[in-house]
This record gives sequence, C-alpha cells and structure tokens, in this order.
Amino acid sequence: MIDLKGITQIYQGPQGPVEALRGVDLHIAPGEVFGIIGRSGAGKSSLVRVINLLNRPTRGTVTVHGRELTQLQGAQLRQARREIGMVFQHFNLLSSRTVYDNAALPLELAGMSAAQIRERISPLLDLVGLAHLADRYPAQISGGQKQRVGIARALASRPKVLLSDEATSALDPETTRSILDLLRQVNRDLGVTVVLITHQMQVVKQIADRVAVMEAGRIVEMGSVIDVFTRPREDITKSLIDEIVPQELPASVLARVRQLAARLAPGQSGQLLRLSYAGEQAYEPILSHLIRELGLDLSILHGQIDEIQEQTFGSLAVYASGAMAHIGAAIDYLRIQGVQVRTVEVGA
Ligand SMILES: Nc1ncnc2c1ncn2[C@@H]1O[C@H](COP(=O)(O)OP(=O)(O)OP(=O)(O)O)[C@@H](O)[C@H]1O
Repeated sequence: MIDLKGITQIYQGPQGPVEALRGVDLHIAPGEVFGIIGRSGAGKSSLVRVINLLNRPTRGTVTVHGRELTQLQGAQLRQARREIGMVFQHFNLLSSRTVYDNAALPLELAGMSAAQIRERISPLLDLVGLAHLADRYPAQISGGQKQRVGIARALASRPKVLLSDEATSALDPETTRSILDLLRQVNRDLGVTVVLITHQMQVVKQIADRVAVMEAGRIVEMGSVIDVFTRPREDITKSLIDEIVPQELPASVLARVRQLAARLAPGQSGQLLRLSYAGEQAYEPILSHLIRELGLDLSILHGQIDEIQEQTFGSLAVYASGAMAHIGAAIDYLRIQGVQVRTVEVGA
C-alpha cells in the first residue's frame, strides 16, 4: 500500500543544511493502522508529509497504492493525492465557512456539483457525528468537533489512506479517546489505511496495529504494538513507553524490597523480578505454580494489567524468596512460559 525506499530529507536551515530524514525504508500494508512515534525533532512530520509529497524527499522513492508518486508532477500528482487524506493538529478549518462547507471544500475544488457534494457529505457528517451541527461555524464548535470536521473533509475524496499529523495533540484525554475511536471506525468500516504520527505512546497503544519509533531522522525500532510494549529494545522506546509502563520502580517499592530482604530466614535468598507478558499466558496459574512446586514466597509489589489491541498485557514487580536454586528454577520456568523476566538488584 505505502512503500518508502531510501527516503532522505534535507532542509536548508538558517545555519546550513538539516538532515531531517536519513535513509528511511518503510512498508505499510493495506488496512493497517500504523503509528509513528518519536520525540520532538525526530522527523515524524517530515516523514508523514513525504507520504503525500507535501514534502518532496531529497532522495528516495514514495509509492502509494502501486503508483510511484515521486515520478509524478502537476495534475497527475494532484490526482494521486486525492487518494490520500490528511488531518492536522490545529484542524486547519476556514473560519468563514460552515461545518458542511468546510467538509465539502475538496469536492468543490474538484468541480463536483452541489447535488453530488450533498450525496457525499451528508453521510460523512453522519459518520463523524456532526449532522446536527452542519450549519455552525468553526468558532461555534469544540476542539473535538473541529477535528471531526477535519476528518470528514479528509474523507470527502474517498481516500484509501488517511494521514494524521498529531491529530489529537491539542485535545484533552477524553476527546482524544473519542477521536481515536472514530479513526479506528473509519479504518474498520471504510477500509482506509491510517498512518498517524504522535509523541504519545498512549495514542499508539489505543489505536495502532504496528508502530515505528523514530530518532534523529531514522526508524530505530518497529513491530507490532504488543511486541514493542513487552520487549522494547532501544532506550528511546523504553523512555516513550515509560508513561504507560514505568521502567523505574518507585522508591517506596525499593524500600519495601529492602525490608523483605532484611527479614529473610538464614539460608534463604531473595530476588526482585520484573515480569511482563502479553496475550495468552495467564499470570495467576504461573505464579501459583512457583509457590506450589518450588515452595517460593512471592510478594507482588507493583504492577498493572491492561489491554492492547484486545490482548491482555501485564507488567508486575514481584519479590521472590526461598532457596536460591528454586529462584533460578522459577526464572527458567517463567521464561519457558513466555514471560519476560528481568532481575533487578536493589542496593542497600
Ligand atoms: N522547513 C524546515 N527547514 C529547516 N529545518 C526543518 C524544517 N522542517 C523541519 N526541520 C528540522 O528537521 C528536523 C525534523 O523535524 P520534524 O518536524 O520532521 O520533526 P518531528 O518529529 O515532527 O518534531 P515535532 O513533533 O516537534 O514536530 C528538526 O530538526 C527540525 O528542526
């Protein structure tokens, strides 16, 4: 569906050239919701704007739906762009036009008749939940409603791809959730491939199937959202998921571990374990096996169980105490069961 090969983007900045994208290769399959995440300046906006050639890359090729956009110019490029809708962080609505007229703008520009436009726009305003506000002006509606207009306008040309450039960054958490639900619905019901850029893992977690993590103009990590959450490799990825799954334990938990360690019986060992798992494995039977079969004491000190793409995803901090050999056996057993295990040393 979307194929980017060897994309380099160099801007001429006031202090000389800035290499915003450094050889990015990316394939996005039809029907995916694909998230691109990174800190400010990582190159996300540059990358998403390359997909519809709002930015023409300095080097590399962009192919969307079988057509190499980087070969096209003028009218051919404008035609190809109609298959790619885009929504923006600040909505970009025209204040002098009503909700209906904003959504209809691309069709007016394409020369469609008023009757044809109505046939398209009325169901779209229903889809985004704004039929009752069709005659209002942007100043008379909320931020979330403005973004719904932006989505209706982006869908007016019946695109196959929808690009979202931080579409929820200006919205509160609840409105963010409802806009992401709408984008998911557009993806499912209309079969539109969605590519969204964000600096928030929460957004990726709620909506994306796969995610690419960007840093300094490159994709440094990519995979299914559940895999990236349970097995982050790069420091940047770990720090981005920290807002959802804290990588560092709170001081109170570490203090509790020291207390438990101080109370170990002679000959007993203790070990703090960080466990994470996704999908099929159920924690409780696994933990009770450790207690029953290996005679370990387990104190669950911290953690959460959540859901990503309808799969359970959990993260726990557990202090295991018992015979040293049994703690080793427990770690092996957990790993065989598919649980990610990290041992954590807590200083005095
Ligand atoms: N038009 C431009 N001229 C010069 N440099 C630019 C231009 N646009 C972006 N840059 C630079 O390119 C790099 C990547 O910017 P980009 O906007 O793509 O990153 P981003 O990840 O989207 O960040 P943000 O979330 O802050 O928008 C940054 O160093 C930025 O300063």
